[in-house]
Amino acid sequence: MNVDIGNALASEASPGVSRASLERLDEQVAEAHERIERGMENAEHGYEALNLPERTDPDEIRAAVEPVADAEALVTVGIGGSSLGAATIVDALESDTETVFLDNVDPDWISRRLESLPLEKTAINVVSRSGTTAETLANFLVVREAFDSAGVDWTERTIVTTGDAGPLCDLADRHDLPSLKVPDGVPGRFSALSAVGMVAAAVCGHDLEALLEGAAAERETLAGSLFDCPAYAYGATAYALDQRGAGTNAVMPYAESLETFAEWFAQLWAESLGKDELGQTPVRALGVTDQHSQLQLYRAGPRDKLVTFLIAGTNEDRPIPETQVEDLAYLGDSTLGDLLKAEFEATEASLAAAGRPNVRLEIEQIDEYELGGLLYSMEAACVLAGELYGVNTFEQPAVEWAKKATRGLLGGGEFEEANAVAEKTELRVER
Ligand SMILES: O=P(O)(O)OC[C@H]1O[C@H](O)[C@H](O)[C@@H](O)[C@@H]1O
Repeated sequence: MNVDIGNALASEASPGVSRASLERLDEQVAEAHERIERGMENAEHGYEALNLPERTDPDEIRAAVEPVADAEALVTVGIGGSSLGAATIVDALESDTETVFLDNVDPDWISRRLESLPLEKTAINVVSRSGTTAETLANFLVVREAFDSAGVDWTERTIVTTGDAGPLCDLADRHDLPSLKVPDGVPGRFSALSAVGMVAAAVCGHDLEALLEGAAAERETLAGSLFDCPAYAYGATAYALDQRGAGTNAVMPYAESLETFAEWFAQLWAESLGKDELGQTPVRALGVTDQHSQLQLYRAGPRDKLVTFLIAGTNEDRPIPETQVEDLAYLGDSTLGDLLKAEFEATEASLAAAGRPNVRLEIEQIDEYELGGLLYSMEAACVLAGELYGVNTFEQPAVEWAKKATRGLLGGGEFEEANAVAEKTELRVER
């Protein structure tokens, strides 16, 4: 991955960061890098995620999915970090396997998704690091029941990825299901390059080695200066921009297949950095679609945003057919790829001309190698940003509160958080 931070410089944008400030910040980057390397060396919680390119064993993952090698569809049951990494990988890459991610408990939606699947040719991928997440466990029970009702033995078609203990681990043991371990020390949102993200990739027939090799190549770029390391250049620039008022980071890939990447990034950035009243709010956008929806705000609204573009070489192009309509004739000389590129360049320039900070992330094409590198780089950028903010990047205590309240409401134990639901202040306006 390459990064271009030119349009985030104070000479070009407001807010922006001056070259001199970046050089001062680079001293903190050097210290943070030492801390990160130490954490990786000692396999400390969280930092261990950056060791995944060497730790993950593709053969083990392929062996676990062997029993479902005939699958025409894959339903992944997981949420947050146990779903978004896998979804990012399989949505980005071409495959004949139909993939469904059950990461919500909307009953209508779940029923429709299950009805559309050929269950006798469908594999189930259940993922939960803790093995206790209510949404995931509930959805798994619903999926099992659907298989039972269709007369398909779900125990023959299920792969479990979870921690060392917990209800999901017990269930896998009880039914002797093929199971893989969420690696120790790796929080869910940093686990895309482990079994958590790669079981789905394996079922879809993607090149697991290339994903890890791309990540390993980015690991080699981690260095004590943001000017030598694209991942750190991005993390440090986003942090510096936030410090100067860009509290929102709108991530805008220019590829339909990378839309899920923006969702994955949003969890990574929000859960890792959003603590101690600090953090930058990630916003999901998509080029070119959102040029016609959000761009007005980005260019002319409050100066509180960084726009992060992600561009990739297109794998396949398609000419725009010629037409006799005079005003449209110019399109006939171009391809859709040319149009996409021109729209990106025009949008980037339009923000720059209005002095709005933006950063460009570039990958060569959308394939396993580049994708592995992109995911790894963003994780490293996030870990660096966490060091600069001085927050605990690898915890998410604020998420636990609502989890406990939900459990209390459903009679899953005594949780005082559940009382807050009854104590809600109302000021209703009714029709
Ligand atoms: O993998 P699980 O334990 O099921 O957790 C799934 C997700 O749920 C939680 O609420 C956390 O905030 C996320 O970081 C996590 O990725």
